[in-house]
Amino acid sequence: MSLTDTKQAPTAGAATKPAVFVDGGSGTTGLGINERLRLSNDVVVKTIPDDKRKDPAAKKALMEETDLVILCLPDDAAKETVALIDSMGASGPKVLDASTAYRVAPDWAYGFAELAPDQADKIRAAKKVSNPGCYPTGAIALLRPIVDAGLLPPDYPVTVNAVSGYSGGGKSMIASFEDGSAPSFELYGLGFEHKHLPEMQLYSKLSRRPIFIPSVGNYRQGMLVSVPLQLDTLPGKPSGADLHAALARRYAGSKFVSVMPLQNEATKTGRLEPEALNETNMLELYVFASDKYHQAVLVARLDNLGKGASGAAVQNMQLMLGLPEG
Ligand SMILES: NC(=O)C1=CN([C@@H]2O[C@H](COP(=O)(O)OP(=O)(O)OC[C@H]3O[C@@H](n4cnc5c(N)ncnc54)[C@H](OP(=O)(O)O)[C@@H]3O)[C@@H](O)[C@H]2O)C=CC1
Ligand SMILES: CC(=O)N[C@@H](CCC(=O)OP(=O)(O)O)C(=O)O
Repeated sequence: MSLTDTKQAPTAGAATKPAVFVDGGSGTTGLGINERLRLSNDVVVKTIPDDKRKDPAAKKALMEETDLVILCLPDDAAKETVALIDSMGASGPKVLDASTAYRVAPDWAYGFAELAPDQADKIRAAKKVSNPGCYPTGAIALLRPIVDAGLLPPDYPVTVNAVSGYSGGGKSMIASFEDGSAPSFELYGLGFEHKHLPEMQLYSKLSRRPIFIPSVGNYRQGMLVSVPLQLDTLPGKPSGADLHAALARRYAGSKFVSVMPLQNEATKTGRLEPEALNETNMLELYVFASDKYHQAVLVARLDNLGKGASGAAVQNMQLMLGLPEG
């Protein structure tokens, strides 16, 4: 069987489409990417026979004819594929890594296109891009604009609380929730060492390590990330409206990030659920604020498998290959 089987029916002009290989394509993130690629039909997807999917020689042969490789692997396996790509020199494909392995590596571009005005161009120009973690996508989206605006000092003692659906833990966590052996809700990360902390701190431009308390609930996908702030401890004592204005300025015109109006159904009821953006690449940012108590909670809502993983990966792929975004 050929190593270069394509998944899509050949169409006129298919020869000019860029070739993409999803390494780890049968895992949770990989399946989400493959499904999105199937629907968009902008690229030719190269596939590897199942019995060869962990065979480095077979991967290397496939990558010789690939423009971009998307890694949806555990960190150690991702590093092995990156070593293969490095061994190919300048003729090797571009690489987009969904694992945690290179998120703070200085020679990789960070794949959160909305991070700063020039970030999408950095992703377009890069040969190596790391796809952000789901929780950092929410936390950085909330924190970076208010640090850049001078409203939040970099050494402020930030706390980030979050809840994820169980698909965030990949195949093994999905199995434990679906066979009933997992608890219905759990805090974790209580050892202060969650793997997302370095990228959260670096790209939010915080000089003090935040406290990050994630949790996982008995539902498949969808995520809320929240940052509580005592506004009268911040320089200049900003209001909720000031924080909202800084977020709105940063994301004005953004296709995938929406800053929700200060008054909306959620701020009226004081409630927000995590699943509303499932199967999309959208990220919603909310400012809940009390002028009476000088308190605010910033909240990001996203699909951990959408803008938190597979959706963001397809967005980055489109930037890296010069394809239309959408
Ligand atoms: N799930 C999520 O919400 C998110 C996940 N990520 C990251 O994406 C990566 C993938 O995670 P996820 O999809 O959840 O994990 P899964 O466990 O669902 O899938 C991982 C896949 O990788 C395969 N695999 C393992 N080793 C190799 C190898 N050497 N060569 C080829 N395939 C291999 C596994 O196959 P097998 O089971 O047969 O070993 C499995 O199909 C991880 O680094 C994860 O941290 C990032 C953002 C969000
Ligand atoms: C619910 C759950 O377990 N979530 C995962 C994070 C998912 C993710 O984003 O993983 P990456 O770091 O590879 O991007 C966790 O906390 O480890």
